[in-house]
Amino acid sequence: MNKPYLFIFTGTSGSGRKTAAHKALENSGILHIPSCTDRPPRDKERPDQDYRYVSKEKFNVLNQNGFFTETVQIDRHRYGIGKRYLVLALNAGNSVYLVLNREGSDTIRRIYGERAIRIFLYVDKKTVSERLESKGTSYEIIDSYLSHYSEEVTYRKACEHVIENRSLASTIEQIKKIVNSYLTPAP
Ligand SMILES: Nc1nc2c(ncn2[C@@H]2O[C@H](COP(=O)(O)OP(=O)(O)O)[C@@H](O)[C@H]2O)c(=O)[nH]1
Ligand SMILES: Nc1ncnc2c1ncn2[C@@H]1O[C@H](COP(=O)(O)OP(=O)(O)O)[C@@H](O)[C@H]1O
Repeated sequence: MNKPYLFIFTGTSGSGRKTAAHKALENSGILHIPSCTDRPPRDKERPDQDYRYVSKEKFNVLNQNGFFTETVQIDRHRYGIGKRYLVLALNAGNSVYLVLNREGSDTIRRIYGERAIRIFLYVDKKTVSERLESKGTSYEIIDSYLSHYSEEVTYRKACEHVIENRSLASTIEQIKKIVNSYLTPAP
């Protein structure tokens, strides 16, 4: 039997990690482990789909109680992966996927070694702005994404796989191929 894997979607913010990962892996049996965050939900975000939203007070209490495998602060907000969700899924033999920035990806790779597969998605800055503007995303959020672009984009060199997300259909196909290459036993 294959050991469970942790597929980590990382890369530049706004590159399409959540969209592509969910579409590629829906009905795959690979479980999404959503992060907890103390930031409020944005327009069109569905609770418990991309994030579990908690108050700042609750996040602090959970953190003090050792609830998280790892946490990160980005701008004014905190994010973390609940240890319990991850361990339960892995112990049941399920592979999982996570969407993390570079610090979180490094931490998970350090803990899980070669079971943690980092898939790095990117598009150029202009494309990020154009896509988000066309969806009506606020300038504040677009600016925040672009301000982290340079520090995130260099992380691609550390990752096991790199995809430029031009066409969503092609990105989804590439993700499926990568994931299957780990899950399908060699003949
Ligand atoms: N280390 C770490 N990073 C996270 C976690 N959850 C989300 N992130 C990353 O933190 C950043 C959050 O940015 P934000 O603008 O709030 O959300 P986005 O719309 O999902 O990109 C993104 O790069 C996420 O991939 C987590 O639990 N741990
Ligand atoms: N290949 C693509 N072509 C056009 N738009 C895309 C593509 N991939 C993702 N998007 C759009 O880009 C925006 C950002 O995607 P999202 O998945 O939220 O990025 P991330 O999780 O990396 O921050 C979304 O509005 C999404 O629909």
